[in-house]
Amino acid sequence: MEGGGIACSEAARWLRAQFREPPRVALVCGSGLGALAEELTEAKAIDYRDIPHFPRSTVQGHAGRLVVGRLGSAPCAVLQGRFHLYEGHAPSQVVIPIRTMALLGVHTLVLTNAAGSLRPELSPGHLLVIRDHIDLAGLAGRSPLVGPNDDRFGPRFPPMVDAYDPALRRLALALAPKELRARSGVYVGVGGPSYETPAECRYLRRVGAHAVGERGRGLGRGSSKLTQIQPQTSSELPQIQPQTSSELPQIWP
Ligand SMILES: O=P(O)(O)O[C@@H]1C[C@H](O)[C@@H](CO)O1
Ligand SMILES: Nc1nc2[nH]cnc2c(=O)[nH]1
Repeated sequence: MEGGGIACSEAARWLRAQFREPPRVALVCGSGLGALAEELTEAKAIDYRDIPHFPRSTVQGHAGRLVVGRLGSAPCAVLQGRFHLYEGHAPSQVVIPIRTMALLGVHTLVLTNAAGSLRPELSPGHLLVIRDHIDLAGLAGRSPLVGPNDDRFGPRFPPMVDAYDPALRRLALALAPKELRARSGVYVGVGGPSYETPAECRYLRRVGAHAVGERGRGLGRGSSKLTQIQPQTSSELPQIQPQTSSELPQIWP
């Protein structure tokens, strides 16, 4: 499977013929969050396997389906399932759905996922509105941006200040139901699929992360990412020793 611009152009051309109205907003559903598609009206669903060049979803809780309809008055696409490097996809394949959405005319992207907490204040069921990230795989050169640059998707050297749109972040924090205790923080993307050892959790906390998960990716401005803390994984995290947590910096601005 080809992962570059030609694949995305062909996928976008095929999809344009399927829908009366192209989406302007896209929501990517992480593990267990696919039910968001039920909010759409006038919905039409297409399996990823029917879309040219789309990778296949292999993870439980990721239906592998694109649903396009209206959310309120906005033409919206819900992607039920995202792709992870640990499934064996190349970085260039993982971004095919996002780049395809951009070519269809999507200007606002909301990414959601499930992650593990690295902080005692962040408990299962809480919501982290991501304000910045540490992309460990990308820092090591496993980035979808490696290789010839396709200027349709951004410049060769994309600035990463405000990678997540500040206005969308403020909106998410203001609108989140109180019981989710929504806060903004830093997400660290790792390769997976093994969860982190206690030493790795201590390391990731010390470099400034609040939550950890297998990375996903947006496209510059106009994107926002919401992480829901998953119960079983964070309960597997090591107990944070009192002396360690007192060394932690104050995290919530
Ligand atoms: O797609 P997301 O990031 O929501 O899924 C998370 C990460 C792994 O794929 C899975 C493991 O718990 O949950
Ligand atoms: N790497 C990682 N991914 C997750 N996805 C959900 N919880 C976790 C976690 O604790 N670690």
